[in-house]
Amino acid sequence: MELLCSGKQMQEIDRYSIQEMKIPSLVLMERAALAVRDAVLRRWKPGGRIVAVCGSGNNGADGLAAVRLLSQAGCPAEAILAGSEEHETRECRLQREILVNLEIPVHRAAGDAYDKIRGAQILIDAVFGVGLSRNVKGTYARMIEAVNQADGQVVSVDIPSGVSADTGKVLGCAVNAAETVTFGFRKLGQILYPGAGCCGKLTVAEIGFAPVPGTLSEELAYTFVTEDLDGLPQREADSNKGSFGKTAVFAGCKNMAGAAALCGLSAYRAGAGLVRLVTEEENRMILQQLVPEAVMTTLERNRKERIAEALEWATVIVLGPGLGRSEEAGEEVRQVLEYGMKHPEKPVAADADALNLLSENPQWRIKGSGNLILTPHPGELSRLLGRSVEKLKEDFPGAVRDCAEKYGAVVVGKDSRTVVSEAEGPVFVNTSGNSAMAKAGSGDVLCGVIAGLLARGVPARSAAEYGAYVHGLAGDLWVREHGCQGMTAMDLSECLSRLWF
Ligand SMILES: NC(=O)C1=CN([C@@H]2O[C@H](COP(=O)(O)OP(=O)(O)OC[C@H]3O[C@@H](n4cnc5c(N)ncnc54)[C@H](OP(=O)(O)O)[C@@H]3O)[C@@H](O)[C@H]2O)[C@@H](O)CC1
Ligand SMILES: Nc1ncnc2c1ncn2[C@@H]1O[C@H](COP(=O)(O)OP(=O)(O)O)[C@@H](O)[C@H]1O
Ligand SMILES: [K+]
Repeated sequence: MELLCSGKQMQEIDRYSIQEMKIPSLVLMERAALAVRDAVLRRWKPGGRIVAVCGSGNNGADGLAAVRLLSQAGCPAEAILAGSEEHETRECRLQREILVNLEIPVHRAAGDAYDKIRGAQILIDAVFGVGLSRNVKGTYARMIEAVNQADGQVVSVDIPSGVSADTGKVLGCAVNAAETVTFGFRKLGQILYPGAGCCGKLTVAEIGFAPVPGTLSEELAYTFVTEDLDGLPQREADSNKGSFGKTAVFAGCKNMAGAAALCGLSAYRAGAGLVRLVTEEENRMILQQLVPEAVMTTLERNRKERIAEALEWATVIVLGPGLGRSEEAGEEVRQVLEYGMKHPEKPVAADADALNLLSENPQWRIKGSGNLILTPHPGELSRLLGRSVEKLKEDFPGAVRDCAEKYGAVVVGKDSRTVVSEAEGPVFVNTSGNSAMAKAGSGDVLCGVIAGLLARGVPARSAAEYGAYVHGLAGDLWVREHGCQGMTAMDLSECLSRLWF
């Protein structure tokens, strides 16, 4: 597991290390600057000039210290001050004074500063770090634009200036870096888009922060690394299909068999022992061909009774893929959710049209008693929350958490970086996967993977997190072998069979 920080959490780790653990601020800063120096030296070619654009906070101070170290390493390096002296932090003033004492050039952000930026082989972006708190304007914005327009390679200190370390939002304008050297932990704003796209190659330098205090470490967001797959239950030798759950998939309205097939197959491929597709009679033939391993309940008559029987049979319930929004689908979703609320021992994963129907029917009081996972993409999340997609993308983890609070569920907010949250506690941010997965049907596969993990006995929250992670790994496996255009959702599902999890 890798911990991820917001900007404020990182500032708290700084404060704790310096004020409570008494690690000198300048020691941390020197190690940060050394890491930046090394990154720049790997790119620098003799004859090229290095220009650092520095703000007046400690990010700027890091940039000034890096200029000193590069100059001492024999490179022509100089600094441009984007901020004003009266706003300088103590460390920033000190680093500037050292440069002046050593007769290393320091310029104001005026006149020929822009020519210097244009002429640099390497630019060090040290305008703002994790302390950026509002939109960038004026000279700062002009400096950032000049850096982006220059031909030189940009190395950002800690985070590209202009990116919110909390949300990845671009606050007015932001640097597009070739490389970002960050300290201690990756920040949420470097993982979430658009910030993630501004970082270029992201390296994490260990600079000697104190261990995170327990109270704070429990609040930090996290992502998975490959070793975390060891946390999943192994398939016991002495088992049979009944050992791995009975998964009922309520999916596929008339002639919408694909979603049901992808979901059911993916549940098997994630380890489910027995899958029942509950669908319309019209889908029977095709589904028997696509998923011959599934048993089937069709709903041509006695709908309510047949749904009730399938619910009684199931230990895991999936609701929604390709279900449509008809009156019948509405009745079905209401019946299944009501049942789920009375049976918390049977987790319900609700996706797609089940989410749309849920947002259209606020009178269905589902909050509280059940064991519910909702898997909305941003459009569905927008409807569930009554908040525009644009607004919720400003703070995607916050929106996912709000949805979890509103519906009393584990929420899987699907996006290029899928976020899993409950009403309280830290969020999980998925870092596997790629844009080949931005295709119809990928979400049906995810829902199936989560169901398969639930059927193996993985608790709801973990099934949601591992589901997103494994789903992304399957997409990554495809792209490594075939490139990023040609994958279909069926290919994605097939890749699940080739992963160890
Ligand atoms: N020893 C340490 O502590 C270590 C710190 N480290 C480094 O410090 C960085 C954090 O430093 P930081 O906290 O000083 O904040 P930073 O990102 O430099 O900028 C904030 C400044 O900008 C200002 N400001 C904000 N928004 C603005 C806007 N839109 N437009 C204009 N101004 C704006 C804000 O002022 P204010 O909001 O108070 O007006 C503040 O003065 C961190 O990323 C890492 O690089 C590492 O070396 C490790 C050791
Ligand atoms: N650019 C991307 N990078 C990583 N994952 C992506 C990307 N685009 C989509 N995905 C993943 O693909 C899935 C798409 O789900 P969804 O939008 O519900 O598709 P559908 O409804 O067509 O099945 C989600 O799990 C999402 O996280
Ligand atoms: K920066």
